[in-house]
Amino acid sequence: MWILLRGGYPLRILLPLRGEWMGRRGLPRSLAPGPPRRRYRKEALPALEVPVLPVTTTEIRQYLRARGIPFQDGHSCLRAPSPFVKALPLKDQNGATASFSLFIDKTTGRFLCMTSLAEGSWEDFQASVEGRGDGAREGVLLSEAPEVEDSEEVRRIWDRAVPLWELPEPEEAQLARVMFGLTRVTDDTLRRFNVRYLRPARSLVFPWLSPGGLGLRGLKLLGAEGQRDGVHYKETTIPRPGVYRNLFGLPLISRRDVEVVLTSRELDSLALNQSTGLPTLALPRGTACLPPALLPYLEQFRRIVLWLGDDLRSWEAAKLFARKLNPKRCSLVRPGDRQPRPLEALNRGLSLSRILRTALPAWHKSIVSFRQLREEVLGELSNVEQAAGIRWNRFPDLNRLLKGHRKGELTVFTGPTGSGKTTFISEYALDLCTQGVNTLWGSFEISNVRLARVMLTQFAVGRLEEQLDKYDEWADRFEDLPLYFMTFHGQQSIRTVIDTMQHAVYVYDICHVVIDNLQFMMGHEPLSTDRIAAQDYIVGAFRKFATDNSCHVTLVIHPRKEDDDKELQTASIFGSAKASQEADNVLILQDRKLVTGPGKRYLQVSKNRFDGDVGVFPLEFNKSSLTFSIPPKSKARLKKVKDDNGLATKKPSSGKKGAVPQNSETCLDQAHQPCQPDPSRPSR
Ligand SMILES: Nc1ncnc2c1ncn2[C@@H]1O[C@H](COP(=O)(O)OP(=O)(O)OP(=O)(O)O)[C@@H](O)[C@H]1O
Repeated sequence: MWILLRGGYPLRILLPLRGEWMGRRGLPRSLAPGPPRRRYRKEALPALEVPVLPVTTTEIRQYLRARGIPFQDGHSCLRAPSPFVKALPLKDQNGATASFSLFIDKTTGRFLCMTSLAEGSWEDFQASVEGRGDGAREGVLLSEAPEVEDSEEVRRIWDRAVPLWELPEPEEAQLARVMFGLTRVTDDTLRRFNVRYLRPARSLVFPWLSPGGLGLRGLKLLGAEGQRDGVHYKETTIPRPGVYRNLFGLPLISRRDVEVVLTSRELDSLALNQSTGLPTLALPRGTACLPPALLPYLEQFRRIVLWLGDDLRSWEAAKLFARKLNPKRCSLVRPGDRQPRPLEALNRGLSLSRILRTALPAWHKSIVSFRQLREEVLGELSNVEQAAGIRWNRFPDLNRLLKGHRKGELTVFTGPTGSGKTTFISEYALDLCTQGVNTLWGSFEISNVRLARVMLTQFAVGRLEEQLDKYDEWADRFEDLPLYFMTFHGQQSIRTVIDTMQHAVYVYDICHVVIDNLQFMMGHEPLSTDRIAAQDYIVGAFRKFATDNSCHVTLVIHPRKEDDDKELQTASIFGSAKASQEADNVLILQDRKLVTGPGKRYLQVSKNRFDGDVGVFPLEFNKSSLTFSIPPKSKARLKKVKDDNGLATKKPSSGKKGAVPQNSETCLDQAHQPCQPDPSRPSR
C-alpha cells in the first residue's frame, strides 16, 4: 500500500526471513543497512492525494497567460521557464541554460523542473509564482535526495557488484548469462548500460543514475532462481517501488532523439538497443504503472513504440499507457507467437527491427472497421484464459462462474444489511490486489482505519491482536501492495467521487475501484429529485467511467427492504432495474440464517455478461481471520463437486423486471443440494 508522503519515505525495518535475519528486501544482512531501526513519518498525508479542486488544461493555460509566463504546448505537459532555477543556479550537463525546463502535467497540474528537480502540485506552483512560497515550502518542493540510509545501501551494493566479464570464474559468468537469458547480449551492451552482477545475491544490478549520469539515485536488483518449472525472477528496488522512478537507459538518450522504444524490463531494453541501435527505455515497474512523474522525460519524443511483453496484460497496459502519452504519437507491438518480448526475440534469432515495423498505431478514430479489430479479436481468441481476466486465488468457485476479473466491467454487489458485504468485498478485492491489480477503495461507511484493519487481518489470515510482534512484518508487506484509499467519509457528491477516481486512474493506473456503497452518493441529490432517478444517474456514471477508463468498478448497493425470510434476487437491488442492466456482473451475498437457522452465507452470481454462467456457492466465514475463502481442508469437497460433474441446471429466469439473461445456473455445493445450508456445519 502506498501512503503518499510529501518529503518522506516509509519506515523500514529488518525482518527475520527463512530462519536468518535478512534485510527487508531479502538481501543478506551483510548488505542491509545497520541494525534494525525505524523511522517515523514527518508529515503523513491522506492515503490518496486528491487535488482540492481538479485543474483543467484550459485553466492552467489561462493562469500562465494571465501571469505573462510563456509556455509551449507538449504531448502531455506544458513547458515553461522554471521559476526554481534562479534560486538554484544549477546548470545542466551541457552547460545549457535552463530555459523552459519546467514541465507542467496537463491533466493534474503537477510540475517538475528538470534543472533543479523541484517538483510539486499545481497549488505549490501558483504559490511560488505569487511569491507565497516561504523558504520552508521551497525546501519541501525540492525533490528529495535519497535518504541517507538508502544511499548508503545503494553505494554498498553498487561497490560490491562487478561487471559480468570481471567475474573470476568464467563458469559463474556463463551460468549467470544462461539464467538471465543473456547469452546473446554482448559485453559491450552490458557496459553501455552499466549493468553489474552482485555475486552474494546472484542478481543483476541496474543502476538508477541522476540526469547527466553522475550520481547514483538507486538501483534495481534482479535475482533469478531455477525451479522445476523454469527460472523465476525477483525484482528488488532501492528506494522501494513506490518511489523508484528509474527510466532505465535515460543517460544514453540524446537531446536530439525523437523516437524511443519503451519496454517493461531492463533486459528487453538491452536486447532491443543492441539489435536495432534505437534509443530504448525500460519502465521502472514494468506493466504495473506509468507514473506521471516520468512523462516530462518522454516529452521530447515525437514517436514512442511500446513493446511491453508477450501476454494480454502487457497489451492492455500498452493501450492504457498510450492514452497517457498521447496516443497520436504511440505505436504498439502486439504480443504474438512471432512477436515475443524483445529478449526472447533476440534469443530466438528473430529480427527485432522487423517486429518493430509491425507496430500498430494506438490512435483510433471513433469509427473502426473490422479490419482494424480483427487482430484484437484473434488476440482474444488465442489467449482465452488471459482474456477471461485475473483469477482469484482465494475463490476458485468464483473463477468457475465468472472466469476472472476483467478490466472495464461493472460489478454490482448486494446482500442483506449486516450480512458481511464489506468483509467479503474486502477479501475479494485484496485477493486481486495481491496479484498486482492496482486498487482504489472508496469506503464511505466505515473508516479507512477499520477497513485497513479488516484487510490486514485477511491478508495475514489470522488475528494480529494476539501476535503484535508480527505486526510490522505483515504491515510492511501490506504496505507494498498497490492499494489506495479515498479519504471520503459519509455523503459525497458523485462528481467529486468520479473526479477522484479519474485522478487515481491517471496517477496510479488504477484498474479496480471498489465503492462501498452507492447510497452514500445519493444524499447530495436535491430532495425534490426522485431518488430512483438519482440512483440511475449514479449507476450510469460508474458504468461510463468503467468503460471509458478500462477500469473495473465494483459497486456495493443495498437491497430494497424485503421480507426477511425471502432470498434476495437481482430484482431486490434497491432502485429500478438500471443497476442490473448496466452491470456486467451481479453478485448477491445470500444470508440464509433467517430461513434455515444460524448463519451460513452463500455467494450467488446472478448475472455474468462474459459467458452467462451463473450459480451459487457456499462461503464459510472464519471469525478470527475475517475471511470467507474456503479453507484448504475443504478443497477436496469442492474438487469432488467438479469430479462428479453434478451441476444443477435451473431454468433461466424469465422476464421479470430486473431479471437478467441467464444461460445456466450452477450450484457448486453438491453436498447441500439444492443449495441449502448444512445444519451440521455451524458457522464460526
Ligand atoms: N458470515 C458471517 N458470520 C458472522 N459474522 C459475520 C459474517 N460476515 C461478516 N460478519 C461480521 O459482521 C459484521 C458486519 O459485517 P459487514 O460490515 O461486512 O457487513 P455489511 O453487510 O457490509 O454491513 P452493512 O449492511 O451495514 O453495510 C462484522 O463485524 C463482520 O466481521
